[in-house]
Amino acid sequence: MTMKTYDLVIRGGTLVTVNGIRRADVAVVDERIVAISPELSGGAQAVIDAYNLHIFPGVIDAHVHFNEPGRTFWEGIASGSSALAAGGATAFFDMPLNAHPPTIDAASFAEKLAAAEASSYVDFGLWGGLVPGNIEQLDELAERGVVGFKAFMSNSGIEDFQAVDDATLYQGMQRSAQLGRLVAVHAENDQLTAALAQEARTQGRVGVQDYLASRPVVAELEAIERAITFARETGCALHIVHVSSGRGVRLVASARAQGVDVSCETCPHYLVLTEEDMVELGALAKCAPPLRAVDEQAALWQHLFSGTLPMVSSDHSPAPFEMKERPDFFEAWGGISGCQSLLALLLTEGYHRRHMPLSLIAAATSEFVARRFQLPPYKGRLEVGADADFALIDLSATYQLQSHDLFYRHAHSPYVGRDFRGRVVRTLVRGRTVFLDGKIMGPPGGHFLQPFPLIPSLESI
Ligand SMILES: NC(=O)NC(NC(N)=O)C(=O)[O-]
Ligand SMILES: [Zn+2]
Ligand SMILES: [Zn+2]
Repeated sequence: MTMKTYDLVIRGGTLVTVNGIRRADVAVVDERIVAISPELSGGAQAVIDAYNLHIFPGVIDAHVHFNEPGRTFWEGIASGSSALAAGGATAFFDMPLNAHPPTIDAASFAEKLAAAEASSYVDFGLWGGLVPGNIEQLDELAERGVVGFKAFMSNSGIEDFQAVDDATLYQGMQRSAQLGRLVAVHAENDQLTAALAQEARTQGRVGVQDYLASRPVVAELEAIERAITFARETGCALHIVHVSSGRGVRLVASARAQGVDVSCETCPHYLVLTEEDMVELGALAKCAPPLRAVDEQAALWQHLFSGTLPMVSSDHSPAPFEMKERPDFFEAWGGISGCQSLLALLLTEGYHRRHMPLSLIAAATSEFVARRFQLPPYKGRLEVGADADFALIDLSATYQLQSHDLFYRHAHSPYVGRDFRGRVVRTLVRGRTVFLDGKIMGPPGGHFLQPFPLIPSLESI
């Protein structure tokens, strides 16, 4: 009788799944999980001792800006995906901006895909853009496997990625519904925020508080409602990115309860920082929508606990630090560097501080993401048949984040100097270790992920 030989066995870890946690060995053959059992017998070419570790499904970060091609000096896929691997992520979806060219047609998609295939350490999906003038190009993007189409309802801060007007959003959603792809929106009312910003700046009021006052919660609420109205009418699946307020989440939840196909995400910065942190940290913590007051933050945690807020993504939007040093706060780059800390923040502030169940953290960072964006059924799960994508976590390890821990091209983040509890020890993508004990393990070998089932190619119809 021949003993079974596995490529890899991870022994004794505590598995964190959406259905609860349990201790088990995990066996891997050909990049997939082939057995999960308390005591696996059989040989293995490699064994990882995980007796004191928790095994999470690898984080799938649905919202990052790696800015390649074209603005690689802001981040780049090699450094961005390294930071993700160090943070326990095994896949990401890159936004269509701030790469140059932005990902808005077949040619720019091909450039982005080639760049990611050449240098990503983890698996990846790609968002296409919906901008004024590119509705004719949505078909070719869908055919090439974009996750969906991202639109800005307010100024993106990037010249070559214009905000949608209502007609573009409406018609783009009509087309997306036909293509079976969802539309994701940055939801802030542009007229309102632009006018308030303009008024403040002409009066010379250009500080942090003035920026905060120019982007009130109502700007987010109105845009979310408008996007939902269009989604209801067109039958398009809708995703609201980076919701900053509890009231915003409530709008999404009640539309969903009425049958609208709409979901939302929030980001770690809305959960762990408030507008006071923006005043204190300055442009390091500048983002749009901006950080909010503590009551909105408390509401976000409640929604996360109850499941009405099902997803957390980083909205990692990095830039050279010089772009944040502006006397006029409106001119400083808006975007927070944070993808490396996504899981660690949820462990520290969610699990340890607020007793958030680990299963819920796995759902919000992996399982729900895979399901909502129709990844193949072997992604986002810790079960037999799934890809061997794992984050191995020492839940009790404590540390203070230092800038030299960061793999970002520009090693700044509002979380530097913060105390963490729960450390990523090792990250595996399809059974291959990509991060171990503070180091990235090459070479880059990320695979392109497309929504499933695939849209039939136009030629094949
Ligand atoms: N151009 C950007 O990267 N913008 C991003 N910036 C933020 N959120 O501050 C975003 O997602 O809107
Ligand atoms: Zn945005
Ligand atoms: Zn973003």
